[in-house]
Amino acid sequence: MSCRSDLSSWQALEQSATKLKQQQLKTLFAKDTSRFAKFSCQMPGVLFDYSKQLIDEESFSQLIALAEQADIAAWRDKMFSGEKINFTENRAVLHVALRNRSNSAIFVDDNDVMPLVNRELDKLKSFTQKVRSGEWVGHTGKPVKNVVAIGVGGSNLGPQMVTEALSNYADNTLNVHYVSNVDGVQLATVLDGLQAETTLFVVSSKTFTTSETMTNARSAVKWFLEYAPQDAIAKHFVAVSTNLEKTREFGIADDNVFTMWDWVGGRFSLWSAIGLPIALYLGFDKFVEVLEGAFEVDEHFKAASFENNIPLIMALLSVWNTSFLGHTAQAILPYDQALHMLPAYLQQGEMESNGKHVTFTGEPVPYTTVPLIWGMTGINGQHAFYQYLHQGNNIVPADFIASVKPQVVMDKHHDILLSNFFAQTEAMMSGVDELQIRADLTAKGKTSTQIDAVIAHKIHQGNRPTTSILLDTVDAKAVGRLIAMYEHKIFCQGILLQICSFDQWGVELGKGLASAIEAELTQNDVNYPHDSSTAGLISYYKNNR
Ligand SMILES: O=P(O)(O)OC[C@H]1O[C@H](O)[C@H](O)[C@@H](O)[C@@H]1O
Repeated sequence: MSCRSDLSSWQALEQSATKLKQQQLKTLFAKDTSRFAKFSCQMPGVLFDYSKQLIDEESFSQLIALAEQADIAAWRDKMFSGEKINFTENRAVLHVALRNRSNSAIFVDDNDVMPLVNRELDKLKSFTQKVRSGEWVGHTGKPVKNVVAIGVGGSNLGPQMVTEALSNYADNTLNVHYVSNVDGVQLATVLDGLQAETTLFVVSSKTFTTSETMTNARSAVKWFLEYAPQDAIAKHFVAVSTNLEKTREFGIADDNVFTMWDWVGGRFSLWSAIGLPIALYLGFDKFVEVLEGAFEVDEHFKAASFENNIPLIMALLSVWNTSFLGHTAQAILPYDQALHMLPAYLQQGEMESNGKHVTFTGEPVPYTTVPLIWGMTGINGQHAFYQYLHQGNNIVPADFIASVKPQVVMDKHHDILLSNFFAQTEAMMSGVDELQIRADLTAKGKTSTQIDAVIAHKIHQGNRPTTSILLDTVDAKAVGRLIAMYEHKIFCQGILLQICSFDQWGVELGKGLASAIEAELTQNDVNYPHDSSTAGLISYYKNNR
């Protein structure tokens, strides 16, 4: 298989990158008043503006050519039709089936998966309604008040990010608490103040073998049994998993297990029963709205021309910035507080998917794959690390995300929020040069000696590429749309970079070592050979704990 960098579009892009690195975005805007119109597109509920990315019409058409030469359309069809594109695990990649609101058939190994999906959605609906209505009662006959959702990685980040994003729409019928870290303080803090008789535990784990989740779940059972008899477990513990054998072993009744399938990747699983905490907290209808928003983007992704295909353009811009312009980080900067967990969620989505170093066929990848994803809510970032974004000598392309209509109207708060949102991308694009600063400081009465002393420190180079994503508002559909946009971006990026986005073999080594060291820390007669540093750390811990 030829390497991407052998493609004519790739080589043309390398030349364009050399040329555009000499260009100033400010000049490109000055020369072309229709730049925004050219490099922005919309879909219902979303304005996607990438005109502050360091591209021009030539490089953009070369990026589109790269998508064509990488056969994105064929790969997209493979994914939507259930082909096993997660080839290192020989699995289909069908998170899209979980929100396939058209209900059209989708086959894996000649079996239509939609009846399975709908059966599980029905189970989720009836369970959610029973719990929220108080029909489902605990072992003392009282309705559930608190849900403790235990899970990590893809079995935690998605549901927690969505419940946080939509908490303003919750009616407080139930409280939901998330436990992902195996540091006991997190579970202890959550359990503190809870009543066993009104608490429901949702243990979410695709494999049901993840040590941290199983440890937390066992400790939750131990806590629960201090207040309730063994046979009460069935009223207070449910699970979400593909692994019925393990859930049985753990002691959860089959009826209390919500299924998912191996064709759902953990980091793409919030649309499955892994989303149960979302449905319990917000109601099943709100969960369905999240699915509907994502479905809209699936339809857009399948139908829109490449030039107007938002997820594809997001992927092309990331490859452009990383593999051609050499920027190795990307910031995710949501301005709506509700989206504060989006950077953490996308760190798993993007970096666990495309943080790879070999091609489809196992050859070393001769170009940088995905950037380091990081971020924080915009306003907080402005007063923390934006200095780095504006004047650091490492350029960090950034996604700015905000909404037009706030979740809560409070005087001028939203206008002030958006004024910062607009100002920051303008500042990053235009910067401020010596002439402007000199004129400004002179106007403020500064002497040229005073100006000379600070001028170099005040110059902003600008030319910092940004994308602005404006959502109508942050509601259930919008959250579904936004996540699906990034999911399809991640998919396209993998194809463009010729890497398998749907496995995560790299996480296994650390897990294996951890379970061996756990034995060393918990059993006296177990010792494994280690380098002097690891051995030193372990013995220091053992001697001081
Ligand atoms: O859902 P689980 O099987 O418990 O896995 C939870 C998480 O752990 C793994 O280590 C992977 O890194 C993630 O992709 C996964 O989401």
